[in-house]
Amino acid sequence: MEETTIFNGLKKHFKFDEFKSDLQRKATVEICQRKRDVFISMPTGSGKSLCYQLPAVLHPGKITIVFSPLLALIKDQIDHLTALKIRAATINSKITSAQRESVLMDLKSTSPNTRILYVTPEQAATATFKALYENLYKFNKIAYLVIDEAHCVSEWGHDFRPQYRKLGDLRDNVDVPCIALTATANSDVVKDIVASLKLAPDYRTFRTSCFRNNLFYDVHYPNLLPDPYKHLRDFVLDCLNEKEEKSMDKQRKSCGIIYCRTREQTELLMEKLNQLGVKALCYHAGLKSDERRVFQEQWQNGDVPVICATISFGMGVDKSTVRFVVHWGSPKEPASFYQETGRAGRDGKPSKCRVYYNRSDSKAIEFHLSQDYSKAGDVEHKKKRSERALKGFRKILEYCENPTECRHKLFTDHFGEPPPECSNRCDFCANGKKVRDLAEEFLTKSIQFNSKAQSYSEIDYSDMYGEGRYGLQREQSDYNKTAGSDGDDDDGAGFDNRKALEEKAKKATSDFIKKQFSLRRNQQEMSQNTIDKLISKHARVKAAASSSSKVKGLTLATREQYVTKLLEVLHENYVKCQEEPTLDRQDVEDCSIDMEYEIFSANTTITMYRSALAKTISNVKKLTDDEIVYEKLLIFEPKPAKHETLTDLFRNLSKRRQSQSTEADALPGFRSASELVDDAETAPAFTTASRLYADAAPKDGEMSATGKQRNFKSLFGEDSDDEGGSKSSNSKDVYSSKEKHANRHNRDKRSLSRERSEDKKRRKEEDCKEEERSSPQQHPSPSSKDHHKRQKATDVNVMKYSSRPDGDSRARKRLKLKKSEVGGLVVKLLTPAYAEKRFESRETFKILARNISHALADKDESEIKAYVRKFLEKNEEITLSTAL
Ligand SMILES: Nc1ncnc2c1ncn2[C@@H]1O[C@H](COP(=O)(O)OP(=O)(O)OP(=O)(O)O)[C@@H](O)[C@H]1O
Repeated sequence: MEETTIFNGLKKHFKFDEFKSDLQRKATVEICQRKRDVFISMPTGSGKSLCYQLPAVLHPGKITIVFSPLLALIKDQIDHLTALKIRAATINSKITSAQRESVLMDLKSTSPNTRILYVTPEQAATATFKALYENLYKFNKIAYLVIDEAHCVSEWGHDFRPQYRKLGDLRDNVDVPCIALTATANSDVVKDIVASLKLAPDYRTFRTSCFRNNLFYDVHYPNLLPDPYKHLRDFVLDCLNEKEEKSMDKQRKSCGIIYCRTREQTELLMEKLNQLGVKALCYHAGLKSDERRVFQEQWQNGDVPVICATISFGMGVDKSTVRFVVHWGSPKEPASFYQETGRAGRDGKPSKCRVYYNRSDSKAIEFHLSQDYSKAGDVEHKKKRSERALKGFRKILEYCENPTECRHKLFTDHFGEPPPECSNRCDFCANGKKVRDLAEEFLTKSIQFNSKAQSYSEIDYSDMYGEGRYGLQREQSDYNKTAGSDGDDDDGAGFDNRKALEEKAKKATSDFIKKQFSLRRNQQEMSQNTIDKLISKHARVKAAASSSSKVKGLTLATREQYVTKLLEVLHENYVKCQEEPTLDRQDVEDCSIDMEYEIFSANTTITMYRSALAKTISNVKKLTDDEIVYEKLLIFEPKPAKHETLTDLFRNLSKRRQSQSTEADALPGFRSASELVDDAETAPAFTTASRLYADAAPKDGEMSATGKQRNFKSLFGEDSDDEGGSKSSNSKDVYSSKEKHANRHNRDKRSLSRERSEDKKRRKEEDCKEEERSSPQQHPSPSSKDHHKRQKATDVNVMKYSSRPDGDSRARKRLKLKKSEVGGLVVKLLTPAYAEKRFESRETFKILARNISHALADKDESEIKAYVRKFLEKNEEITLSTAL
């Protein structure tokens, strides 16, 4: 056939002045010759359909049979061709029997008018079709056999749509050119398609790079965003450019698709976007078919610009003004990701493809896919398919979690093409460092702050990707059912034996549940190499690099998660049980790191490691229930700052302030350290009894030499630089000395706390014994829960009781204070008087406090209080001689 004939046909039938690309032209010309089989792999939106539609029209009297996966797709194509006055038909039961008869009559006539007949692979297996096919071939009326979306042969043909793979049988002993079209096939899939469709060895391939230079790809992480929904809203509004397009015809206005993993997500996002002022609809298999149709039409017509959908939406959607495609959650694998994002910018204008990536979701999907792999057993093709799916998904994980190269390279690699010339058409090429930093921050946060490793059994897989393959199958089935089509084909072959597939799906689910527990551990450790590599940079654990070499199978991520878990329980323990906390969260974290390391060092197998940690965690929890501070926290020495960064500086300063203010809060008349910094005119900053007794008062400097701070310092009884001259110190020295001071101060408090905690334990034991003595029959088992409850209640009563001055000996005994506690109490009681400037000097205050403490060392709290009160009542002004 002459090229001019073809060119004229393009103008006449399709109203195009030229081919969309040279490749489209070449492929069309080759197909028109009807000499060879043809394989076309061109990007989405590149105009593949025309490559067979134009040749079909240019062979009058012959029919082109097109196998297409979905009835929706078929309907779109027929509508499109009908609008161009090209006769196209289908024979599914969606049409009336009269229409059907008319189609069949035409097809069987000597010179049929129908140019293109669309069928699904399942229809192709029916007796009706087979008879028709034989008849058409017998009378040399078949121009081409076309397999649209040919990747389905490989992706679906192996499993739930086996009829796809049987299409090759139609070619046995039949000399008709076969055209296979796809946008998404890598070399493995191509091989599979070629073999399955039995393409002749001399078949011709027309292939262009899959690189779409009008699409901008990027990834965002909701867990790093203050409000992910608002972020999405802003992105959508930016893409829609509504202001500029206000007066535009609605069909030509910008629009977008948001792909979600589950039906619930589609509805939730629709709701959120509407609340945030963006008109949106949803689309998923759970909607009635009428609703789905109406929603799709509203979106297609431009009435509503955004559609939130499961991945079932879009095959065959040919809307050229899609300005963005968002994946809310991870895409499934490169090919479908490419296909889905390929719906953007089909008019060639710049458009955006964004993933909002969430790690917990993706781990669940990875787990789910790996189940498929495990379940495939020895069935080779299933194994291969599930392996491919898993591999594909891991590429997506890398894409999202570990960006190291151009985003478009995901696709060019997948389809076996050389790297594209991106020219900043993705976030990585635009600013690689920023992207890498963000990904690292995301990963670190996800791992460290997500210790509650989600049990995958809790995840509802039934809705994964709109229910995965089964969901897609059901959507198709549903569509067919409501449309009354293939499934009800008069030959009864139906849509691939729906019932059997439903059974299969049910069985698969139950197998999955049974197996998951035994497999879970392996799965949790999957793809950890990548994760480990990434987080090792940010790892908190000690000896991070030797994690798996020291304990086989132990990953860095697992260790990090244990540290987080330990931190969680220890922090709770400390906050709940420590009355006067001196450690801050960072200290507790450091303590968790030490504890984990101790266990890591002491255990050689992962089982031992896990069980030691589980035991420790459970111990801590138990102590928390008993309101006892975990011992390691009491003896924990806060670590000096590794680097003297400003953050460390503030952290330690605020820690000191916190500990001082904690104490001050407990002491009436005391002001917090931070208040003192702000206004040092008022109170003394004696902080602990032991400091009071420390004759060699610490000679700390302060962070800066402001007047207020100097005053504050002098109140601490420090021989400050100001007093001794005007020695200036650099901030580093000041900081270390201050650190030392803080550490000593904290140590004092810790020893006090330790004593208190031990006291508490002792009291509990005594209490327990005493109660047992008094009514042993009432406490059958000291370890029973009831007993613990009673014990707690008793403690509370004792505390209440002990605050009364006339408490009995038992309560009084418990109120007896340690030496250091006596000192603290005396300081606390004297402080208001000091603040009122009733003491002759600071020295007088110290001497008096020391003397009273010594004198009342064996007295209980109420006696000390009474004594100090009386002393202060008697002595309005306290001089050195009074104190002595
Ligand atoms: N020669 C041409 N000139 C202008 N527009 C064209 C030409 N050929 C096809 N188109 C238009 O390009 C758009 C995409 O075409 P088509 O749907 O065939 O793409 P495709 O490659 O099959 O995409 P997909 O793989 O997503 O189905 C359609 O709107 C079609 O009308």
